[in-house]
Amino acid sequence: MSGFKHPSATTTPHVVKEEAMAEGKWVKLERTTYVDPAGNTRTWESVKRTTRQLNAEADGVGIIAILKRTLHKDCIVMVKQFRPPLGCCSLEFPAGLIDEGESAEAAALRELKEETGYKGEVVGVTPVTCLDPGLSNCTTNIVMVNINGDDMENIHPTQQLEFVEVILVPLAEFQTKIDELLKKEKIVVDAKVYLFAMGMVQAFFKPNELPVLKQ
Ligand SMILES: Nc1nc(=O)[nH]c2c1ncn2[C@H]1C[C@H](O)[C@@H](COP(=O)(O)OP(=O)(O)O)O1
Repeated sequence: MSGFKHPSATTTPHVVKEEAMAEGKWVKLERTTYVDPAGNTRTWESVKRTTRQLNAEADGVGIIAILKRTLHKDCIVMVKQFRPPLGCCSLEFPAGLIDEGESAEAAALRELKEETGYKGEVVGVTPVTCLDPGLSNCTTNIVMVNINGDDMENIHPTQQLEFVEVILVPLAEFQTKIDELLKKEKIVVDAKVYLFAMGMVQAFFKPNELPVLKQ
């Protein structure tokens, strides 16, 4: 904790009530009444998923899957699909909602298999992370997965979702290849993917350089 307190802060901010404004099958819109750090009562328009499981910490999982094959460069498994809210395709890590009673690890392996056909092995899970906190309470665990591409099951993977295109992107050229894909067609890249790409560049090519803009 930084211990930072805004000069006008007099109270601990908190939510007072949440009122339904509209609800569909998958999402709902709420008016959130809250007290801000200066002690003022305000409202906020919040979007929530209706599908969040009782006691579940995260709505879904995102999967950073590395495909490892003999005599091939390691590749990150990406998916391209039409996203109705965007009105065009997005480039994302495989992802999906967590089912009732399911762990983040199990959801990640299930979604990876459904969307890409690959069978993976979980090697790490992040804490719960928020996705767009000024709009929504949506959260995700990012799950790191290794895929043994030499395994018979992974030589000719068969997806269960026909409208999801699987794109393999070499890890060492991740940002360059993504930039090329974005130049070729109208497609929006997920922020998590692009930040991962920038992190890879930093780690591969400038490991000792501080990532700051210099005047
Ligand atoms: N906001 C949504 N609107 C819908 O009309 N349908 C939605 C929304 N969110 C999820 N879904 C549906 C679409 C799929 O049939 C299921 C499961 O989605 P899942 O594969 O787990 O997640 P994504 O890959 O992120 O679509 O839910």
